Formats: sequence, C-alpha cells, structure tokens
Amino acid sequence: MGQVGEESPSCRSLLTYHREVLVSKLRSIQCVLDNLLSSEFLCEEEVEAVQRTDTKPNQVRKILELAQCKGEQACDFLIYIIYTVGDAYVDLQPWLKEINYVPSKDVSVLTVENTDPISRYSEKQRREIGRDTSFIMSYGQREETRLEELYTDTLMELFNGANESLGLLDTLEQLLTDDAVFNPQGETIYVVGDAGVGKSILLQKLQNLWSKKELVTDAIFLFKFRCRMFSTFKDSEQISLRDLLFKYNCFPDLDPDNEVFDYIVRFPHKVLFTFDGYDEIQDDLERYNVPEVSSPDEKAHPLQLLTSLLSGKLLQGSQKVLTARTGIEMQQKVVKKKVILRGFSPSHLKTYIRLHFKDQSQRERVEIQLDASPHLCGLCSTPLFCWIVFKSFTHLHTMHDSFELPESCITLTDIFLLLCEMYLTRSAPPPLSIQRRNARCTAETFKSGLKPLAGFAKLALQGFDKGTFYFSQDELRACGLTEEDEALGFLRSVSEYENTENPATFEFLHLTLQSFLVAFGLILDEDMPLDTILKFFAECSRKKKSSCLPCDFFHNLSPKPSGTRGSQTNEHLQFTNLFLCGLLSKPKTSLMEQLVIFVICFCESFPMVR
Ligand SMILES: Nc1ncnc2c1ncn2[C@@H]1O[C@H](COP(=O)(O)OP(=O)(O)OP(=O)(O)O)[C@@H](O)[C@H]1O
Repeated sequence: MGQVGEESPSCRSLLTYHREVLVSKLRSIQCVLDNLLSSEFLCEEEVEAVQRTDTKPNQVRKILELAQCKGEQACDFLIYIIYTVGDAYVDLQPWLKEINYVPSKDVSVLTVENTDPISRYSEKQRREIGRDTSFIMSYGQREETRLEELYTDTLMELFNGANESLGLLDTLEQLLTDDAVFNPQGETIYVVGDAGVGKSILLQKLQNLWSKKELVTDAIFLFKFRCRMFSTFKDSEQISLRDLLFKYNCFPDLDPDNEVFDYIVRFPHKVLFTFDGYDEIQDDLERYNVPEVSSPDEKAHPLQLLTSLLSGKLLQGSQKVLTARTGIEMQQKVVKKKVILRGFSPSHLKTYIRLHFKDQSQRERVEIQLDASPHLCGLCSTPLFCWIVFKSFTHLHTMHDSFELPESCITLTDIFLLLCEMYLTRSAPPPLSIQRRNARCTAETFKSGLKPLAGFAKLALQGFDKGTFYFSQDELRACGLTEEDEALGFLRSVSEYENTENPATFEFLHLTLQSFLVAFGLILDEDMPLDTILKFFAECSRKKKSSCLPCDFFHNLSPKPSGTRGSQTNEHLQFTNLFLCGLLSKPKTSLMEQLVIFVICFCESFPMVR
C-alpha cells in the first residue's frame, strides 16, 4: 500500500478523493492499461472495454472504477505507474508530491514498462542519434573512426554582446548553462568559428553525449538539423512544424493521439535543437526576408519555421545551439550566449597526436617535426587541417619510407595537395618493401589519378555553379566518376534524413575540399583562357566589397537552372581564390604545368572540366 505518512489513507480512497485531478490530468492511457494488463490486475476484455469507451476522461473514469473494484493493491499499482513513468505523467507529479506518495514494498517489486509514446519517442531518438553520431563521418565510407577515440577538446571562448571576451569555457556542458548569458531574452546559443575549426564535431559530441544520457540537461528530445537542408525546398513549399521535426529527424511510433507533438508544444524547455552551418543559408535568408510564424499549427516555408524557432516565436524556451562560420552576424536580440571556437591549443594538439597515432615511433616523429615547425603547428591548430596532415602523413609514410612532412612554410594548398595525393594512392596495392624505398613522385601520382581527379573537379565546379552541395550518383557518373572513385575518400554519403526530398546522396568531405577542387579544375581546363581566371579574381574581390552575393561570376559562365538557389557564402569563393593563388604560385607551377600538358596530350581520357 502507498504510505502517505503515519495515518495514511488507502490508495483506494485516494483515487476517490482525487478523482477529478486524475480524470483531467491522466494522459497516456495506453501505458497504464499495458502495465495493469501485464501485471494481471486487468484482463484483455477489461482493457478492450476501456478502449471502446468514447472520450479520454471517460476512459480514465473506467480505469479508476476497475482498479477500485480489484482492490487496494491494484489502486496502489496504478499510482505506482504514474510515479515510475514520470515523463509521461508530468502533470500528475505535483499531485504525487501533494499526497506525499512513497511506493509500498509490495508494488516496488512489480515491473513497470514504459510504453508511453513520449518516453518511447525519446528512447528512439537517443538510439538513432547515438547510432548516427558514434563515428566521425569525414573519414569516408570505408574508414570510419569512433568519435570517442578521436574527439579532442578545443578552445571555446565566451563573448558578450559588445564582443568582449568573458573567458574560456571549461567543459562542453557549460555551453548549455546560464553562465555568461548576456541577453536573457535571447533564445539561441551562437557558436562561431573558422572553416574546419570543429563546429560540426562539437555539435556531434553534444548530440552523442545526449544520446547516452551523459549531458546534464532537462531535454528529453533532441532535433538536429544541418541548415543547408532548409535551402533545398522550393520557394512555394510550405510544411508544418510537426513535419519539420518528425520527417527530418525520426517519426514517433504508435502515437495515434499525437501526444508527442502536443507534449513538445506544451513543454518546449524539454527540447534541444542543434542547427549546423547557418552561414550556408545566409543568402537565402536575406532573399527570403519573411515574417516569422507564431503558431505551431500554421504551415510555412521551412526557412520561416527556422527563423521562428531561433527567435523563440515558435517553441519559446526550447534550447537551441546554432553554429556558423566566423563573420556571419546574427541579430543580437536572438542571441543569448556567444561562443567562438579557437581550435586546438598546444596541449589539445598533443592529446590529438596521442589519439591519432597509436604507433609510438610515428607519434614521436610527428611531434619532433611539429616542434621544429611553428608554421605547421599553427596550421594544425585547425582540427580539419590537422587531420589532413596527420592522415596524409600516416598514409604516405606507409607508402614511402622517406616521406616527411614539409619542413617550412607549408601552405593550405600543400595540405590539400597532400590530401589528394593520399586519396589517389589509396587505391594502389600496398607497396612491396623494395618499392617503398623508391622516391615518392607526386607528379606521377597525380598523373595516374588525373581521371578521377578531373571528374571530382568537374563535379565540384558544377556544384558551385548550381549552388548545391549534394550530388546524386547520376551526377557523379555524368562527370565520369565510377563506383570505385566514390570510395577514394573525396566524397562522403549524406545522412538519410537530411535530404529526403532529393535523391542526392553524396557531398564533398568538406566544403574547403570542394573549393580546392574548383580551383584545381579551373587551372586544369586547357580551354580556360588565362584572362578568365584573372577575371575570376577581379570578380571575387568586387563581390567582397559589395553585397557578398558570390554566385554571379558562375552565372556568367553558365546559366543557372531555374529553381536552384545560390547559397554559398563569399567565403567559399575566397577559399577557391586562395587555392588558385596557391596552385599558380611559383613552387607549384612545375606540377601544374606537367598536369596541364598531360591533360592536353591525353585529352580524350578525361571528363572535360568545363
Ligand atoms: N574536436 C575535434 N576532435 C577531433 N577532430 C576534430 C575535432 N573537431 C574537428 N575535427 C576534425 O576536423 C574535421 C572538420 O571539422 P568540422 O566539420 O567540425 O569543422 P567545421 O568547423 O564545422 O567546418 P565548416 O565551417 O567548414 O563546416 C572533422 O571531420 C574532424 O576530422
């Protein structure tokens, strides 16, 4: 029997005294019925009789009557279900406090299974998010690394509204706390950082911790979005908030009464959102410039739903973490807390080296080389570049005994050339020891892999041209890329929920790689007159000064198909620009000249870059 103090009333009488509260607040009837049935307090016929009863309040009345007929233990167990499945019976938790409910020994030994749609949905999300976030995806399809084996903390600096530093965050969890909130009316935690500094991985870590219930938060639901997904909708498309949440994350099972969505609307603070890559939709937002939505039942364009969520017009009080590249400004009134990611500190870098290199001799070798090259060390503070350098080092070192990292003045272009070289040598069989000793010849590697490289360059260029980041297998084939090429590592597959409207399944490993390949393709194209490339620079710098809408240059080169929208930011063009400079710089001219001559001689073997 439930103990409610010394002179505690029986559970049976509690159900009578508090009938009104119970009738109005007991939701999730199915969970109560399932448990009363499995513990044999009710039989199948009685459960069916409840289900046949017309309204919810009448169903509750019927359950109360049945429990009271069955006796004290059945009533006790009914209250115990409400007590145990707290998530489902949120509204009745104050009532349990009011009656000072403490479960009796008799019912505590009985098993309660949580079959409530809300808890079930939360568990489903945790399972799916756990599965989706356990690996670092950028390692290509054939070589994934577990997040927990490689995730390394990075420097996270807090700022206030006046962009004054408030110091460093000690742990990832502090991101969600109220510390350093400079605008309590704001709704969004804004995380910014340069390309490749680890914004997406930070969100992935946060999501992974949540999936394992290791994140200190009240949120029982987590919805994760990549912002670029919001640009894939047609201008005229309108969807409901419900569809946005469930269709692009996961659907609640066995929820005929829409309880999950109703719960989200009633308890938004139980929801955590992560939105990655706000910079990727800046142009669309500016162009769209539409009023926000304030009703969760109203259909609207997904971009409207996004801005309404971020501002708190929809689901006010839900927690939202938004990432963007440095330089993208958000409306101050929306931001409650701002964090700038600074990449690896020297000690983080040491940890990352330890995690990355299991082989001690390789680890020591890399440490020595990094210590000797502050320039390389500086580049390695950006996790993406660090990963490329380490990955290339590991791979090329297994191919060639003599491989060392470039000693001084290594540039970003060198890093991306190294990455391409690594991918192109990947498909080669493991070298015999005699071959390993042969000197590494970068130009030969590029020549032998030029066909797929030209294909990827063409694909990258087409993507920039159309303002898309996703590619279908047909588009790959049209660029001359084979199934084997897909696995080289340049591309990774897109998560199934990110783009369900679109058959596209691939994206480049990272946008900076796409920028690099665009630059590579522009130079490789023997039909590309020099003045066009020069025009590119002029165009790019003019765009920088003016409105920062970068797509016009590409529009000039080829007309943009109707219905597509340019959403790259100027930064992607700036990266391409930077790589063009790098590839045309003196130290690289010999390699590029050899490749261009090679393309001209064997023209018919290559998918034309343009
Ligand atoms: N904290 C980290 N620990 C280990 N590796 C990391 C970390 N952060 C980033 N990386 C590596 O760097 C790569 C790029 O990181 P990420 O995609 O998160 O960058 P980003 O800041 O989101 O870049 P962008 O703005 O271009 O989207 C990851 O795929 C991973 O290999």
